Amino acid sequence: MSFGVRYAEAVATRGRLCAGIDPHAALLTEWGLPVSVDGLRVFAQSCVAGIAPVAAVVKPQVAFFEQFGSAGFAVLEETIAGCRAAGAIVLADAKRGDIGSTMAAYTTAWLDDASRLCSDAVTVSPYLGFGSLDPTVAVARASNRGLFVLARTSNPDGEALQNASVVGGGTVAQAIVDAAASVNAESSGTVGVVVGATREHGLDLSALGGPILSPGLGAQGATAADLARIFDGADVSWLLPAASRSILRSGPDVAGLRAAVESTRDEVEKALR
Ligand SMILES: O=c1ccn([C@@H]2O[C@H](COP(=O)(O)O)[C@@H](O)[C@H]2O)c(=O)[nH]1
Repeated sequence: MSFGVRYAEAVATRGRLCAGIDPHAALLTEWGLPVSVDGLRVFAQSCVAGIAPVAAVVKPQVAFFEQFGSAGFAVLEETIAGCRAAGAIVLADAKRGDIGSTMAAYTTAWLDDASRLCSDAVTVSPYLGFGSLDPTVAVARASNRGLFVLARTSNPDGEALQNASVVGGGTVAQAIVDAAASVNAESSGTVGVVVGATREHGLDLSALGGPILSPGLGAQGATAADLARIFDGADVSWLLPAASRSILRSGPDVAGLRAAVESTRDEVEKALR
């Protein structure tokens, strides 16, 4: 079953929401946990118990595990396995990007069954050229996994680069969306794009044929109503709004985390109806 089909089944069953696992030091402290690998492990276990059984997609932010070195990566491996066992699609937010030969190694780390970090999809950066992502596209296609390419990010700093013009016309962000659409024309849903919910994106997403990860909901200020406005006219069946801190602030209680996922998802679904 292709990634697009797996994705469609997951959101049809659980609703459109990507819940992030972002163990910020401030959140560990709010949860009464030490800012250490032990604290990280307890935090992640609560997320696996409270979030992974209800969210269609769970997105561990790799940076918050990586900052603890190999011990942090071990916790990430356990977290990925736990989320997948709970039936969630796991999107590793690693934002990898390099020349093609190095991308092949990153792809092995994040999308190959032999790796303990293997996830259902990974975020990647296209700023070494969309073609540098070819090894990731090839493995994703062959293994029914996915990649999400940064196009128009939620942070204000992205504007100057992503809205710059490319040779031949159009913006950098639109060129990335168009390149993703070309891949999806042959394998529907393999390549998603990242388009923030925090501002107008100015993109034509009509030919994309893949998921649109839209971070910025909650802590970065975007609301469900903003999503409906910003993506008015787009095929919102592919829209995957994402929130991390606004959900995680309902922890450490597992039932509280679950309720936060459900209420955020219901709000999003209502606004996009
Ligand atoms: O454009 C982007 C791309 C990725 N992110 C990531 O999403 C979460 C957002 O967390 P919140 O707590 O909901 O703000 C975080 O992991 C970012 O690295 C993004 O925000 N914007």
